[in-house]
Amino acid sequence: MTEVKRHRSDTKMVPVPSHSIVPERDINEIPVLETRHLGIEFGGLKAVDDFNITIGKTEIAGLIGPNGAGKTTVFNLLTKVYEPTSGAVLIDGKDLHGMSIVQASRLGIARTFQNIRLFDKMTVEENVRIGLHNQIKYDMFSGILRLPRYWKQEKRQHERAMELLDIFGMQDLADEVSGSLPYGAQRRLEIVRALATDPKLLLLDEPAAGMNPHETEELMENIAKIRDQFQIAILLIEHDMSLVMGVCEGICVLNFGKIIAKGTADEIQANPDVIEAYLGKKREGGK
Ligand SMILES: Nc1ncnc2c1ncn2[C@@H]1O[C@H](COP(=O)(O)OP(=O)(O)OP(=O)(O)O)[C@@H](O)[C@H]1O
Repeated sequence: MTEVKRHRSDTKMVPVPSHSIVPERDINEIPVLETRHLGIEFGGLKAVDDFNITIGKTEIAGLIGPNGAGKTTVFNLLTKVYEPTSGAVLIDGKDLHGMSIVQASRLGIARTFQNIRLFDKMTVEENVRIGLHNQIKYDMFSGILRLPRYWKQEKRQHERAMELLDIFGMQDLADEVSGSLPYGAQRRLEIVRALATDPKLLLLDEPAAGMNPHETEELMENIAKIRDQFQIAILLIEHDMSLVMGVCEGICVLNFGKIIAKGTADEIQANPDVIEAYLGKKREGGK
């Protein structure tokens, strides 16, 4: 087996009362995410059932599972795209019950999508500035009349967009039309746009999809860098196990909508239920 290059520190993970684990450094902080018995049904199918996780304030966590396990549905529940049929989601200790997608986003949750969703006719910088727009501080009149306050804010927004693009070394691409970028660069831009909303929790849905091994390796470094620089939590869905095992501190495994394992990368890789879910190993006495 090829050795997985690690970008996670050897974090000590400690148990919390909700039967999850969080990094020891986050133990005295309010968890950025806590779900309690979260579930949703679609016409009788329990796509997600009794889903309980806790994610520490600066944790890099992974959500994995075979195709159709319910991973993207979890993201849709966390971001209020779907209303749960049971249970609760708490972001930074606040219950999302009754909130809209926009209100949830204001609490500090941002995401990228499995299928890239950029404004592909707009430039790279414009896409990032859409993420920044909540932070615009001038009033309508300053904007219409182009008062000094407007130009000051414009300059700040440009500088911030450039700083964010610099994370992935994308400053030179600021004026390119985003739809013309190679696939890997579009994925990186989506992450930058999500970061522009100043999240506490960044959800990445298959960030390495379509990337070559070199790009995936770089992405792994950048995920660790983003967490260190912004001191935020990151929860990622990914099928690329080298990425998951290389960067995630805590991992949660879903199968048929239910959590079958939670633990560190080493624990998950050695867990017989996980191996069975992935490899379809028959139980003893089974056919
Ligand atoms: N809006 C919906 N209406 C009906 N069924 C849905 C809906 N959204 C998801 N599902 C079902 O929920 C289950 C979980 O789907 P989901 O997309 O969350 O899986 P996934 O783990 O993200 O899969 P993949 O790894 O292939 O992306 C599937 O059976 C899917 O068909």
